[in-house]
Amino acid sequence: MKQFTSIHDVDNVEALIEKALFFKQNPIHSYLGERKVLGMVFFNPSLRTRMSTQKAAYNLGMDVIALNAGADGWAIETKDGVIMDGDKPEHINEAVQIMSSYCDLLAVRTFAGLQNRLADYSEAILTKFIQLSKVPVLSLESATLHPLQSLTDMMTIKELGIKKPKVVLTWAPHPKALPQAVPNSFLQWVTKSDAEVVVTHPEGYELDIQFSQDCKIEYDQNKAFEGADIVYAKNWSSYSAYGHILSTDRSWTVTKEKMALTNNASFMHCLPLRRNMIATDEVVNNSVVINQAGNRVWAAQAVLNEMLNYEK
Ligand SMILES: CCC[C@H](NC(=O)CCC(=O)O)C(=O)O
Ligand SMILES: NC(=O)OP(=O)(O)O
Repeated sequence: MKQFTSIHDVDNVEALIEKALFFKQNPIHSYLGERKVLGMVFFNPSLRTRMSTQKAAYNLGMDVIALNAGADGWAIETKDGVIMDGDKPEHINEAVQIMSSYCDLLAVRTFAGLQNRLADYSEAILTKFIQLSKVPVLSLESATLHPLQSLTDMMTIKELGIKKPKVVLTWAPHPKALPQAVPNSFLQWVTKSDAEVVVTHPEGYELDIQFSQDCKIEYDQNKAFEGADIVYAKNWSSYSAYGHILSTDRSWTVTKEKMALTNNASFMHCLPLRRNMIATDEVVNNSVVINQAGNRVWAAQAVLNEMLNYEK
């Protein structure tokens, strides 16, 4: 696997999920990564992605160098042709070439700016990393996708062992404008499985058709929840009114009463989760989100293993 930025970089999704499940049972399986360095660059905060990917690298014998651009690392100018007289001393052209000369694999988190849909959906910054890096690139969530989270989600769904599950992706209210990366990515992966997929959200929150084309859109959340085996909640800002919050309607918060409409569904969320906005305490406390977050290590380990094998 030369790069891991979306499902399209994966030759065999089922095999990758099985590999992640294998590593969960056999964490220290090989030192394939011995004497290799994983570089991780964060343009945005993280808890799970940073710690789980670092743990996964250690399980494979790798060393890790992590950098928070603009915090412990210089702020990085990502636009070309600008006069750099502002608050960004480092240009991405030098930064990526140099970082990739220090590392064997380069991972980057670069969220959507939510200002310019064309720039975000062209994945301008991730593309620059791929073009400039001398080593394979791994996405830690880009402007439009979060592949490590989606592989984790599919592994977690596999563990639930439900044949042809009804999976509902539900929008939920949030005080900030959030990217569409997690829902886009979840739909990209889950619609390739045997699941029946329904996405439910208020009008105006339709996701890019390239991700939602293979699922049913239901504007009535209660109707969507009927008979669901899995409820995956997430907030996202509007794609059509790009980056805008069109609703903070708390009637979309997932409650025990809504979960009672389902077929005893498992509640999933990528975290971090705004309690009593996305879902009530009771729903979160009786969910699978901790196992789901724990699976991030094994998903990352399966991907790093594939990328190191490619390198060999
Ligand atoms: C894995 C999720 C990362 C990110 N989440 C947030 O930015 C949440 C921030 C907040 O709740 O203030 C997102 O929605 O893409
Ligand atoms: N789910 C996820 O990616 O969490 P972090 O933003 O904490 O890495």
